[in-house]
Amino acid sequence: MVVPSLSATSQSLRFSFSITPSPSRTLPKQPLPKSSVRLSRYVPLLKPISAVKTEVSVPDERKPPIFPTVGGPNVEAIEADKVTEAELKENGFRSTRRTKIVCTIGPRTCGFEELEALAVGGMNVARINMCHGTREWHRQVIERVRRLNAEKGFAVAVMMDTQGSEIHMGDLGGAASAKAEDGEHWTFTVRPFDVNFPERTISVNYDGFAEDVKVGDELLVDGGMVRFVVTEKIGPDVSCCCTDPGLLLPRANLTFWRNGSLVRERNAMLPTLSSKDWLDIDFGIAEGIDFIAVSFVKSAEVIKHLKSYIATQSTESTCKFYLTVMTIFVQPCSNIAVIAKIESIDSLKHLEEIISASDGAMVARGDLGAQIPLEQVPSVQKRIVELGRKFDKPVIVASQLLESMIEYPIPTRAEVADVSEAVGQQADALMLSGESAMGQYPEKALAVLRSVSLRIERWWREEKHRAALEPLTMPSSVCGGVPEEMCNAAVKMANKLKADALFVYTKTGHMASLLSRGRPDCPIFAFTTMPSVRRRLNLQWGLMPFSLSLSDDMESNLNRAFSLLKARGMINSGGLIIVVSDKLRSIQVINVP
Ligand SMILES: Nc1ncnc2c1ncn2[C@@H]1O[C@H](COP(=O)(O)OP(=O)(O)OP(=O)(O)O)[C@@H](O)[C@H]1O
Ligand SMILES: CC(=O)C(=O)O
Ligand SMILES: [K+]
Ligand SMILES: [Mg+2]
Repeated sequence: MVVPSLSATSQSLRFSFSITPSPSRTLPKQPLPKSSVRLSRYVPLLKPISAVKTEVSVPDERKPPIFPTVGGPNVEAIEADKVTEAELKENGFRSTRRTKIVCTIGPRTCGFEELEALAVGGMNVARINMCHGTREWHRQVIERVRRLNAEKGFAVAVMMDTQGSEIHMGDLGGAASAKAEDGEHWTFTVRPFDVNFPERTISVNYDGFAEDVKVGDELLVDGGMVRFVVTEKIGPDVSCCCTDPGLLLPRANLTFWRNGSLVRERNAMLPTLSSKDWLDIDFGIAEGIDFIAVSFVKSAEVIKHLKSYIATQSTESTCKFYLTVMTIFVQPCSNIAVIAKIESIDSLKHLEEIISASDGAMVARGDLGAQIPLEQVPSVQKRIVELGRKFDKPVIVASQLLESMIEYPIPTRAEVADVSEAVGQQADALMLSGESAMGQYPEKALAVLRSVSLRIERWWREEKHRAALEPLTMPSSVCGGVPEEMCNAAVKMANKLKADALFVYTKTGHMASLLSRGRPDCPIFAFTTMPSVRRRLNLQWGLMPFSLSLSDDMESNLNRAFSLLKARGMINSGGLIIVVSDKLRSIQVINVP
């Protein structure tokens, strides 16, 4: 029985497990004492949260949990994801999907019914992209996702993606698209137009554009979907000849290249967060979103700056909020996680710093592929996924995973291989962009991500056992410490004992995240009191987050969790569970009574 790094200390390590082992999963033969594994140098207990009772009813999901009287199990007291619940009931523990899915919401999926179909199909996070649509439009989407969660028992998180201030085209004077033909002359200009756009004229958002480009430069729309060469500069206007024809879409990104290299001149000085982005961020905070994904991050500074801004904003609103409901317990203040989007060539120089400063990262392969040669994108993806594991931050692999499914009902073989690669790398999440925002088959695309994830995850586990492989090498973390060692040990135990699940009680999500970092063979049930923590954990690999009121008495918490989950048919008697508690510094091995 193994918890090497822990047993090395003088603290005793004993396992308690109660009741009958299931026939298929036998525990070590010698009888073990029925007492908890305690690694405690005594941790002072927090004020019993169950003592704080409130009858106040608050009209949204952000309300603090209302604790049931401790005693008889209360079937209403656990909130579980409906989809997970169904999966568990149908196929048991091993069948649950570990890789999470982010869906970009656009005109094709913004209705309540379409959102519900995505949630039923396995969407864990809904992404709204502030490059498109009005704030009112986004507000409606957020409201619908919240309603979906409240009415239908989902825990879909909301991610807001900032516009950023890289160079992009204007909105084509309202047209849905424009076709540029080979050899045609087009004008790119920084002149503002109100309504009357001259023919073949494109506005550009960056004032320094006409000064920065030179005759002979190549101008790439969306990383090369359409290509121009600069033929003449006349004041604010830049005249270009189309060399690779294609469809121009509103607000498409522009990059310019000189002698085969991306030009980073004064445009490299554009702020990562524009004034519009700050307004959007205020909007997001007010709407209670769960994640902010920052586009075109160049350094760790902007991430730190935004995180401290969010912390001050949320402290203010949290205090106001809790004063209003007259409760006194302290909750984590900054509930919004900041995701660093890696899509700028500048970010690659500071990857470690950026990822360790953030709460997660996104491999934004769309714009990244416009800033570095395409053949470098796969190795950068691999590196970011590894750094995420190292620093214990979730990583999302995004863009063009199933691009052809914008138009077709089945993916290409190459797309399936790409998705398999990301799942095999054990990235936390995969993301749909145009496929779900404006494609013709959003639900089918989601189903492909789900079935490929399930298949590849299972294949990996089987392969690992057949070849007795060690888990994918996990870079040692820079944080270390007791929680990390406990979680690493618990994962190892769970794998060796072929446990059905890991259980963790988590206030801020930290322990749950550390367990997920170990990528165990079994799913992780994470119990938290805070709906916002539950939604946030929904982005992380292998975590099944539940809302559950927690009392001070871990034994009673555990018994309550067992009764509630059994009552819902989500676990069965005899199942082998490894329970990790930060508060008690304990790892318990238990058979479900
Ligand atoms: N809210 C929206 N309203 C209208 N169209 C949208 C919306 N969100 C996304 N889309 C459409 O879906 C496409 C893909 O979405 P996506 O979020 O990947 O945008 P993008 O323009 O490629 O920018 P980014 O680099 O930030 O991802 C967009 O180009 C746009 O056509
Ligand atoms: C997602 C995103 O922003 C990109 O791929 O560019
Ligand atoms: K964006
Ligand atoms: Mg982008």
